[in-house]
Amino acid sequence: MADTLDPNAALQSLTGWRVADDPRPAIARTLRFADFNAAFGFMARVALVAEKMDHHPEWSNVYNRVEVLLTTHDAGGVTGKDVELARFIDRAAEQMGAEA
Ligand SMILES: C[C@H](O)[C@H](O)[C@H]1CNC2=NC(N)=NC(=O)C2=N1
Repeated sequence: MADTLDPNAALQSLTGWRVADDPRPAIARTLRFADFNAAFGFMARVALVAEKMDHHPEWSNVYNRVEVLLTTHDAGGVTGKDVELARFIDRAAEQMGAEA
């Protein structure tokens, strides 16, 4: 099983992420897009990569806003897989024109 990271330590290598307001160790990011189409396009891109990684975000969408929470269920905390997925999410968000 993967080693867990202190969520605050994981944040050191990421921008725009915060420690999630959640009882579990987790990191979170709020993303805003131009409209629903851009938000859903972003989610579709991330979904394909998440499925390939076998590592899935917990997320919700309201119109142009996407709330993302990352944690590794199997490890009970934040792991390198969350950081890896967060990095992909950041790239995809930028490409889909998310606000910073
Ligand atoms: C059986 C399957 O590989 C596991 O349940 C995977 C699926 N996706 C997952 N996603 C996340 N975020 N954490 C996990 O531990 C996890 N485990």
